Amino acid sequence: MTRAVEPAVRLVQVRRTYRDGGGAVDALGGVSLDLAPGSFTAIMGPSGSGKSTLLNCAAGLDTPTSGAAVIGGINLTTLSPDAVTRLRRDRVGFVFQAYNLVAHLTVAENVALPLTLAGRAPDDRLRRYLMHAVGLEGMEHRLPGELSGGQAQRVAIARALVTRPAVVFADEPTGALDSHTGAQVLDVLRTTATALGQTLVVVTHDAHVAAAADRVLFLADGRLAGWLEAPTADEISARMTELGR
Ligand SMILES: Nc1ncnc2c1ncn2[C@@H]1O[C@H](COP(=O)(O)OP(=O)(O)OP(=O)(O)O)[C@@H](O)[C@H]1O
Repeated sequence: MTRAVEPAVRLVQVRRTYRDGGGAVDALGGVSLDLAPGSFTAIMGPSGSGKSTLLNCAAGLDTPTSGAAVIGGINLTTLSPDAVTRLRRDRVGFVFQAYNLVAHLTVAENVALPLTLAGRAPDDRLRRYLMHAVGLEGMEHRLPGELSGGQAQRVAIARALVTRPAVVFADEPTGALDSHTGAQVLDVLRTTATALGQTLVVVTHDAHVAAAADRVLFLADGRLAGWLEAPTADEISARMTELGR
């Protein structure tokens, strides 16, 4: 008998409602999905369709109004806020559009920061591997202000992976970069996450970025509006046009 593999990320009927003056806005209107361990999923959809809200609920940065977000078999919605923070620290990595590096810390210190904050010993072998993998060897002592946008995002990627998280969430990781640099940065993220066996979830507006994924999920008006398996950029663009991006 084969045992079903536990999904790395599971959403069950996730709804997220925001108060809006007297009324309410359904940013997510009941989304269910399973993401397999080691998979790379891109999330696309028109502006305001709920992509960031979905990512934040899945990652424990936001709490669903109803439904469940499950990471590695653990239902975040049953945990205390402290326990969610610990689970996030131990199992989840983040990359944002704004790199969020600490300006007065060196590249090496920024990469090690999640371990320092968690009181965990630095893993020098992994740190050296990551600096090599993201192409920042020799820049360990620079400050963020001395880096290009692409280099800064590669520091943020190394920082997201240094705790060996099971799942890496990235919200528009290439949004602030020109398309050539963005493609390079995405390639670094994908290759490194694959080498470390991590599950990768990327929100993007860029069909070329999404075309690197195993599966592209489309959102419209806070609901899942379909998906494509290993699509080309042209197929993705055509679907986005149908959704009236
Ligand atoms: N803190 C908030 N308070 C009220 N409404 C919010 C809040 N955050 C998001 N929303 C609303 O929820 C909906 C979904 O927002 P979300 O940021 O998830 O969309 P998105 O698809 O990521 O958009 P974009 O592509 O423009 O970044 C939008 O209508 C947005 O205005």
